[in-house]
Amino acid sequence: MSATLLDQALTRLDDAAQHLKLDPDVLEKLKYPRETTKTRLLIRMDDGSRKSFMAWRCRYDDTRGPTKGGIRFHPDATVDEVETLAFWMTFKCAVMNLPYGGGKGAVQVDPRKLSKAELERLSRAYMQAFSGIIGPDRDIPAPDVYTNAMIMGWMADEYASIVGRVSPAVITGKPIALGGSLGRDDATARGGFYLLRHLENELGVGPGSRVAIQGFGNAGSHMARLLAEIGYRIVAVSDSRHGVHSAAGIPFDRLIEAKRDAGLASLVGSDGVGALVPGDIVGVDCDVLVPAALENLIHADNAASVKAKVIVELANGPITPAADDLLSARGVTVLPDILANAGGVTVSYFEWVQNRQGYYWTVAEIHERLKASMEAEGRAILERASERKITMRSAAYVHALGRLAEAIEAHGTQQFFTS
Ligand SMILES: NC(=O)c1ccc[n+]([C@@H]2O[C@H](COP(=O)([O-])OP(=O)(O)OC[C@H]3O[C@@H](n4cnc5c(N)ncnc54)[C@H](O)[C@@H]3O)[C@@H](O)[C@H]2O)c1
Repeated sequence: MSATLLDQALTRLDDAAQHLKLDPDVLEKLKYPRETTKTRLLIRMDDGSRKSFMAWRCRYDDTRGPTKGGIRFHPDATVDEVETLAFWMTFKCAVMNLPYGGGKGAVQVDPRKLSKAELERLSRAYMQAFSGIIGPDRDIPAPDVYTNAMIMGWMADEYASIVGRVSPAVITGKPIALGGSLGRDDATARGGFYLLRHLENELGVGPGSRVAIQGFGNAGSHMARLLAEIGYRIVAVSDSRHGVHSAAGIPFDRLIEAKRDAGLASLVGSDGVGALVPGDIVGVDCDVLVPAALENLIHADNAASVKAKVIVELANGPITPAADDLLSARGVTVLPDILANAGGVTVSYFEWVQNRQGYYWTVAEIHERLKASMEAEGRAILERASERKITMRSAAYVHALGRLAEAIEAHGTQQFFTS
């Protein structure tokens, strides 16, 4: 039987554990999800029929605080994927020293096939089904693939009617008018952007460097904008349907217009833009590769084709452990997901704090706090990696595991109870 996604993810935990002196309790606690709830959401479709969709919510570990993690709407969502994403969230929150554990949710659905009213009913049904698990001090969802601010707003509204009071801190990534935070929309990309900029000297990249981006949704399109604004050249972009490339670079405005109107493929043929099979983005000639779509983009069979010297993982889990080894042997630096895309959860944390204090920060304050956190944690991880001669990914896991272990051990260790 082939290894599950969670088995693969847990190899990172084993790897990190070798670098720390841990009580056995720590691994016993972290190698299984604490609870995963599964249900079928039954909603009324516009044609009068009823249709059901499989849905999950996983709370992986809550030692460091309430669980936190997005909700994904995707036709290929599985329980294995949800539990793995929740495991990654546990480590991501610890990397950033946020007072949260890790969680994640999903509905197995292609939201592009639903009407707007069906999408609203499905989103509200999700909150009805999981409102006993979710809560501002228990489990706090956010957007992920194919979910957005409006969906978070519907879910917050449903939660408010279930508990009988307005409770904006139950969910983050909401519209600004409903208690969302300024700066949450581009926070995932912005966090990766601040990290990359901070480490440019060490990584040997900077304005003028060529960038290829897989996925042109929230994370990917904002990253393209931020990098293009300071002079990086966007030489290739793909989404689930199409890919485009141009050695001279494609202006961001043209990319975003094409994505919104006629699709990325409408750019092909003008100004030296060529078509690209979406999967071929891995081997595009570039300096920085930014996976910003789904898991397992780079695996043992295509890792050798990577030409980039730096990979910024805005997506969760885009590189398999086997590919990681091949890339590191070739000297490719990977800024790992649990650090590089942690800007999203960090600004989600700011949103939760603002909701609870009822006092809202300016966008400049949000950016400043995010930048400070990304730079401090990124620098600490880079130093740990060079001290121990390990990859940035291993260093990030060691960094997070140290914090998780401290919290787990604070309840007493085997040695404490037997001495
Ligand atoms: N939104 C956040 O705050 C956030 C935070 C941390 C991590 N992430 C991660 O970033 C990644 C993208 O999330 P998002 O929020 O930008 O989602 P999104 O729904 O806004 O965008 C997803 C994009 O991926 C593209 N895509 C899907 N399948 C593809 C394929 N096979 N090849 C190429 N492109 C494909 C879609 O066309 C779309 O452009 C996910 O891994 C998600 O877990 C998101």
